[in-house]
Amino acid sequence: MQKQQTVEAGVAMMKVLESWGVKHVYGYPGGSISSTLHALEVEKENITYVQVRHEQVGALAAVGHAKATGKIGVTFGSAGPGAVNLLNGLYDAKEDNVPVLAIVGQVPRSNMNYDYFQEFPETPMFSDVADYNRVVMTPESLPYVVDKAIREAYKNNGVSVVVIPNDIGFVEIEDVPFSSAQLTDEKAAPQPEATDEEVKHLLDMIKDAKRPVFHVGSGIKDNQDKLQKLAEKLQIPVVITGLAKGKVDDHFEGNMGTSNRAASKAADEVFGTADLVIALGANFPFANLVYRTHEFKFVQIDNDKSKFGRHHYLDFSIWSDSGKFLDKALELSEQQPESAYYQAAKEDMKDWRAYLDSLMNKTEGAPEYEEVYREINRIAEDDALFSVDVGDNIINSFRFLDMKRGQKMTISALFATMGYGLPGAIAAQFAYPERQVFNIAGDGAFSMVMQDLLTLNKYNLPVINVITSNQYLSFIKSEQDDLTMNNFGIDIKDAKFKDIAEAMGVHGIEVNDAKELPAAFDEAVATTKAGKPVLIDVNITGKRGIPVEELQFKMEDGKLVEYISDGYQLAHGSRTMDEFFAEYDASELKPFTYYLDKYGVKF
Ligand SMILES: CC(=O)OP(=O)(O)O
Repeated sequence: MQKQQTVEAGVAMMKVLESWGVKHVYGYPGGSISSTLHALEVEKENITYVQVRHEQVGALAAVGHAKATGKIGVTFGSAGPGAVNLLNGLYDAKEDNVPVLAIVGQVPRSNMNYDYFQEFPETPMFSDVADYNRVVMTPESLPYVVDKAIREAYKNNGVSVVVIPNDIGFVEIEDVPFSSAQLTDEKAAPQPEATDEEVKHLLDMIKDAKRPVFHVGSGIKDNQDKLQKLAEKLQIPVVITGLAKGKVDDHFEGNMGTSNRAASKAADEVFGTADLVIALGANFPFANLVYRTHEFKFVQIDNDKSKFGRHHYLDFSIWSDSGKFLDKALELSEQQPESAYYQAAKEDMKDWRAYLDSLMNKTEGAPEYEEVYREINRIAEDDALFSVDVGDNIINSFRFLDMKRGQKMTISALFATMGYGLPGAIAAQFAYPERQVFNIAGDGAFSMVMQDLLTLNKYNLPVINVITSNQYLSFIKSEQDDLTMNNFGIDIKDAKFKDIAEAMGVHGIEVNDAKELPAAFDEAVATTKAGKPVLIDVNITGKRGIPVEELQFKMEDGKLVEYISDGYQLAHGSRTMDEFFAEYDASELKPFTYYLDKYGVKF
């Protein structure tokens, strides 16, 4: 009988990863993951091991890869501390629904259950974050379990964990076709489709409503043109969730932007006055605040039935893929006459955009975040990728990043873990070496992961790091300010990030005056064009952006009144709308009620 070919189990696992199109694996070594490291060395021509400097960065980079590409991200860590460090990134994948595989080391089987060095039972720890969570028991099953883990991660849009006792990866096993990747052709899984009756019922509800609004999430996928057509046809303003930023054109005048705190004024005002909210593929973590401020009818359209009713009681629901719903709605609907509410909403948004533009124009004095965004917009290429860290930069990116269709922004949205920016940028640059990549981060978030500037240096990744430093956790400061408490625990020591960057082999630039900004950003472009990473540390002021979420509505003597929330007045003293706007250099902004009156919208 002919002797079977053999392969090391760890190498067989790598071949499975390769068959699924995995090109990069992010991680950090440890004794208990050596067989996986060995397999990565054997397969180094086909798969790149990216050595990050902290397992949390590796896990977040895997998440960043999945967010930027839609394909599975892969990370690894050793038993014990390495495994624990992965958790942060894995929770981010779970919360934002992206496929990630974590390969976790374990001590050799002969030492398991003897309270061996760094050994602990890892399965319970990952049981909440992972949908698929297995310990490999035999060398022969290693490639199978990894193949299954990838399939599960894609199916669940979530996390799979495979724990591998270290000895297993070194064992020679029969070399047979392990991967099922070839069985997963590019054909999309069948998607649920709205019926004619369902769409007709919704169109009747829209006819009965006076102030309908679409709330659109990342479930819109690449259907923005259809959405815009429908919004215009039915005269309905569109509010988006954070994950839909860039998926609905910033320049579409019916796009009101994001809502709640990280919001545009128009989005919050439209939500505050709507009588019908139609959520389309939207996950909204602030539903408990925003959806409960007044009575409205609520319709949810989602391709996942398990998501129905999670944000608001349902008046109606449609189980459908967003594209299929939009096709049917376009087919079955008629062009509506100009709606006064839609006109008022669009003008309110135009007003808001003009305000944002005016803020970005300052050219001297202490730099503010607005001018930083003006410069980012100026140098950003048409297909730039933005990895934005948690904090005020989320609010500011939603407001000031003027995204073009070919650009993409990724964030840690629901889990909102500080330190996402740099790992997300590392992964984006590896996935798209030809594209311009930004890491936009505050001083707090950046200093949680800044050791990985070394990774940019090691792999010559020409990422543009924009660090906004104000020696405060400003996002938290605003929350403390609104609670009438003293600011405590949120001042952070200033650091010379320019020098830190230089010491780690990354070109550093520091900006202390707005007039230095254009030259600094030009220098950043020149540096990255030469293939080198760069960091611009801008020492911004602690100025707070206008908290539009404080704008509220009530009926008084049969008339709609817009006012500043009681909570804000309690914390900051009572003020009129005019005083509130003046506080934030926004005297030219008009309340939404002005436009509602102008267009004769009745309540
Ligand atoms: C978390 C936080 O408050 O960060 P920033 O200072 O960037 O707003």
